[in-house]
Amino acid sequence: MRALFTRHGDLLLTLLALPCVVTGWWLTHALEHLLLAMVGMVMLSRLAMNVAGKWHPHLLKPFALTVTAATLIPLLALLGSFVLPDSVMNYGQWARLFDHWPGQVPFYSLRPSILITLVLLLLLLLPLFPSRPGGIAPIALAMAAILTGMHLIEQHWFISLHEVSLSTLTLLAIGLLLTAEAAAQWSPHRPGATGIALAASMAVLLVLLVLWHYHNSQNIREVNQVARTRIDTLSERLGQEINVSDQAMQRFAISWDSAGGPPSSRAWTHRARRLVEHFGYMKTIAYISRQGPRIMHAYPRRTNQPLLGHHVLSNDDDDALAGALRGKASATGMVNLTNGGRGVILYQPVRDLDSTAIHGAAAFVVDPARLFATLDDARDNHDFRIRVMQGGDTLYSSDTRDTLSMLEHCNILQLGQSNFTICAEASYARLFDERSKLPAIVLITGLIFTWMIYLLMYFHHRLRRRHSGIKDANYRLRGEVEKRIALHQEVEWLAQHDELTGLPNRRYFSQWVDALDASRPRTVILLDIDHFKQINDQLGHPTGDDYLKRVAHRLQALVTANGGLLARFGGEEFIACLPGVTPGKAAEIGEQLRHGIERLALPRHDARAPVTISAGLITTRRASDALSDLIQTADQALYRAKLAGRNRVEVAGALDARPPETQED
Ligand SMILES: Nc1nc2c(ncn2[C@@H]2O[C@H](COP(=O)(O)OP(=O)(O)OP(=O)(O)O)[C@@H](O)[C@H]2O)c(=O)[nH]1
Repeated sequence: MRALFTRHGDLLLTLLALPCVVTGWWLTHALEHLLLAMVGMVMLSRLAMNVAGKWHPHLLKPFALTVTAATLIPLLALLGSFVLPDSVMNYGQWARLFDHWPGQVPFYSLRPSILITLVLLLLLLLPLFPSRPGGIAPIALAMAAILTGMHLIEQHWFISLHEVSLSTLTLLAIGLLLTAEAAAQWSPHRPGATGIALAASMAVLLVLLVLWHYHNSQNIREVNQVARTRIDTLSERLGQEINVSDQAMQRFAISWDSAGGPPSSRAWTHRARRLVEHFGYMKTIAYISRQGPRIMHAYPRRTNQPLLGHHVLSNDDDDALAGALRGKASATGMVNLTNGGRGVILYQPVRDLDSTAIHGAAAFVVDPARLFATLDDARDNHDFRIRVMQGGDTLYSSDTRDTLSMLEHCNILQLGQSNFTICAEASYARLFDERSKLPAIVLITGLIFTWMIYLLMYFHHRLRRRHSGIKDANYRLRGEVEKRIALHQEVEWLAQHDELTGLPNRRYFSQWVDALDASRPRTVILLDIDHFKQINDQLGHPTGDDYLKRVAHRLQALVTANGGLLARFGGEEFIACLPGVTPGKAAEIGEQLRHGIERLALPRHDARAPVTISAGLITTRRASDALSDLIQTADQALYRAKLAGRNRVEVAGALDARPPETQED
């Protein structure tokens, strides 16, 4: 089971996303269907690439690439809708592209957020990277995970204008695809540590997302401001309109002052018609006589005929009417009208010209819904919905076919004794048009920049690792070569020296002598430690070895000082060659050597005298004299020295009884 998961974990996790997408389609709102379809396509494409890569590349690769391309096109279109300037493709054109999407849901409500669109793009494209388990993919995966996280933060904590929120099932499907990608990338043999490059580029990405968020919310605020400005303008215009109509009503009431009595029905109809025709929202203008008080005239007469002559009994408007009959302009709140409907009644006193006596009141029935409707030009462009409310009732609502954003701004407006709430809600279409493309462009450019930072650092890191690998190998190689050279030198040295005393051996000695200038005289001296066998036997071999070394050291110092070479000849025997030395000088050096050892004062086995040496010496000037002959002659001289009692130097003049110079002749 574990092996199966290790080998096919990514495939299994991708497959698990399938039930989430299918169930999500049935359970989530139609607004989320485009997003779910995209998630499903990405999942299918990854599945196909996975299966093709593992089992049938030849058969399935073309199919997988076709699915990928088919998914890539709508995803790129969605991304384009965030970044392409309106001059290239405006909102209407984008909306038409997605017009045929089932469910009649407008494009801006269907569209996934830019963050999720980017996540889906990354998840779609990741399987295409050839160096997938290598260095390039981890940054894309990390980016996708962080962008998803950022979307969730935006969704839960910040205002989004018209982006689809992720439902749990959609989020689960995206989470599974991310995990599948992580499983695909995970490998125990992954090359190099990418940690530093990843951490650095993620830090850049986080800064970028904070910047993007700042820009985005700034833009949303600006768009928000559009709705606020709209409602402010509308409220101002309404205020002005109410003022104008108020002044018109005052003038109308005053116009009866010179009439010298209550207005006639004809005159009332004549003047009231002009006012009603001018202010379309005035439903009725009635004259209420003080006696009764009762309704004497009303325009339009046709709809108000049943009211004529009626006592005004309504409790609601008692106060307002009483105020007017006392000479004070007043108004009701929103009241139920006797002949049906609702409205606000504004009263103006009607007086005599001469006396200030009030003989009645002019009642203006205003239909607020009509008042607001005359001002609201939003009906034509569907950009905003204007609503007028009082208490819990909506008195007026402009029609808009578009889905509205949650951005709503309201003002309070007074008409008569009533407060009305007037609100403007911007449509998504309007907000979509208002939104700047800049934050999205900054985000995408930043992502590319982050990616490049990662690549630079990653390849720099890899090159450095390779370089240090080569350096290590070089270093090891150099160490090996040095070791071998040392070994070789040791072997060479051993081939030419004696290990115990460190002196040159016979071979080296022969080569050295052969290389000498043949025209110069040379002396060969054979030296032998006296009674060495007894020393060895009685003082022990280690002491014997020690004596050998000390004798060798002293002899070498003396011979070298005279320009010669000393070698170990074998056992306790040494041989020296002194070039360019006269026979007299040679005999003298021979004596120096003998004395030198004596002066070492090495205790002998019998402790009666110090260790001594005997030497046989031969000097020749003849180039033809072979070294072996010279050695033999010196050996004979040595033999004579031993016979003569040891601790002495015997010069081999007896070889041919002639001095070397004479022999040469
Ligand atoms: N400790 C030690 N002894 C050595 C080494 N090489 C040779 N010998 C000994 O040197 C001794 C040489 O003895 P002999 O050739 O009989 O000569 P000798 O005892 O010096 O007597 P004379 O030469 O006649 O004075 C032998 O006992 C060897 O074992 C060595 O490298 N180390």
